[in-house]
Amino acid sequence: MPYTVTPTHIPDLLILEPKVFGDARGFFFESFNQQDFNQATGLNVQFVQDNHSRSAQGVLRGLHYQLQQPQGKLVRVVRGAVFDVAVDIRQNSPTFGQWAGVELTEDNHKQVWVPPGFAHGFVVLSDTADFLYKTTDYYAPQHERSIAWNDPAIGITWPPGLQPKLSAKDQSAKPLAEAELS
Ligand SMILES: Cc1cn([C@H]2C[C@H](O)[C@@H](COP(=O)(O)OP(=O)(O)O[C@H]3O[C@@H](C)C(=O)[C@@H](O)[C@H]3O)O2)c(=O)[nH]c1=O
Repeated sequence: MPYTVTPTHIPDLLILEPKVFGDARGFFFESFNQQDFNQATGLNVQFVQDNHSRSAQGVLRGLHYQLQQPQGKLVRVVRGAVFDVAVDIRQNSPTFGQWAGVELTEDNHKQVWVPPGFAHGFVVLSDTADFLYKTTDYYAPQHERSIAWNDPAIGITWPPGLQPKLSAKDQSAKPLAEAELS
């Protein structure tokens, strides 16, 4: 199986590690293979958009979700390192309000499957980070919402001493208790 899948404590939120072939030239790996992804996850999703963002150290993007057209995301880092976080905001979920975080780096090649219905964000740990992700639905700015990264009710353990650089939108994000969820 070309992907090793590690479940998190939140059902459906998965960490995937592709098989990496290293040799004297460097490395090669299949960063996405639909058939292997389906087999490894038991899912049958179609990705419709690929995104690439670059951010400086301390930039925190999130926690984002779309009210309608919720996006499943397959996320990874190709340059630098980030701490990536997903929060279960599926209203009927037994793990509603819980979060999980994983460090994604250019060297560990880890990917996270963030299912639709989660809020997602990350903070950049390295000088710069290039963050790539596939989404199962299209960007819909009218449905986009942001939850506050530091909502104490969620209680994410961000890297110590973090003073994040946020977009204006993320600075005015609401806590989960005040967020529109449907
Ligand atoms: C996300 C996105 C943004 N944009 C545009 C809108 C805006 O002018 C510019 C920057 O957008 P944002 O500030 O929303 O970008 P950003 O803060 O990077 O938003 C992203 O954050 C991470 C954590 C996610 O999980 C993503 O789903 C997405 O919400 O890019 C698109 O055209 N398509 C897209 O899919």
